[in-house]
Amino acid sequence: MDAAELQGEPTVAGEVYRDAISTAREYASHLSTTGVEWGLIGPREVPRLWDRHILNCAVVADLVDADDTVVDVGSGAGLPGIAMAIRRPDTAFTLVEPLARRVQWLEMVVADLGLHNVEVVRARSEELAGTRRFSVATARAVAALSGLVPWTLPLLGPRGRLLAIKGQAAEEEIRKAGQALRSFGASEKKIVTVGAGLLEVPTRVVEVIVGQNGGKVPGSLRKG
Ligand SMILES: C[S@@+](CC[C@H](N)C(=O)[O-])C[C@H]1O[C@@H](n2cnc3c(N)ncnc32)[C@H](O)[C@@H]1O
Repeated sequence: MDAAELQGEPTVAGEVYRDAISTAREYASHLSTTGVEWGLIGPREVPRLWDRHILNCAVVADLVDADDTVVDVGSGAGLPGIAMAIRRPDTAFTLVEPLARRVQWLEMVVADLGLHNVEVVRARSEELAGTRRFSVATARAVAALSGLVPWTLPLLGPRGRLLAIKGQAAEEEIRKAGQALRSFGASEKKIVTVGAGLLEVPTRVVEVIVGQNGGKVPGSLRKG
């Protein structure tokens, strides 16, 4: 067993991150030290940081193109935003998080890792509607799909995509979000699996694509 494995880093981490593995290790180190001290990650998560958190988020970067602009809503400890941004240094990521302490931690980590492709914005995602537009929105463990759709689809430009990391409940969440998907301009929805052949448990993502005019804000909710 080498030094990396002793730190709980699976061999496959090198395959996922390739040239960026040393930055990914710095991120893992932050999560297991300052992340726990600042209360962003529970101490019980530390032994499974790579498998359960970093790698299962990192593989979602396979669904993103270099010229995409990505907003990660409810980024918390940078999941999936930072885990993806390390793999995609040419893609712009915006991490949106309302809690001041989390924002402060994210800013510190982004600076320490030298991630020039990442900005951190303190806001609730719904506050950004009408002010910013992105081509991709990501989210993990923020809300059920029926709640995420109103927060994220108005942030998406033409043919923009929501990538929501979901587990076994994905089908049920899609069913329950039917009305919201129609109201906020979704034109397609599907479940995509990423990381098969690399991860023991591949990541399930609900992908929602909006129409040519971008995500809609239903008339009754429009400001002014
Ligand atoms: C359970 S944490 C998940 C954090 C991270 N995505 C992860 O998977 O570890 C949910 C995060 O969503 C944030 N949040 C809650 N409501 C939000 C909103 N309206 N807009 C943006 N973020 C929100 C919370 O502050 C919190 O950091």
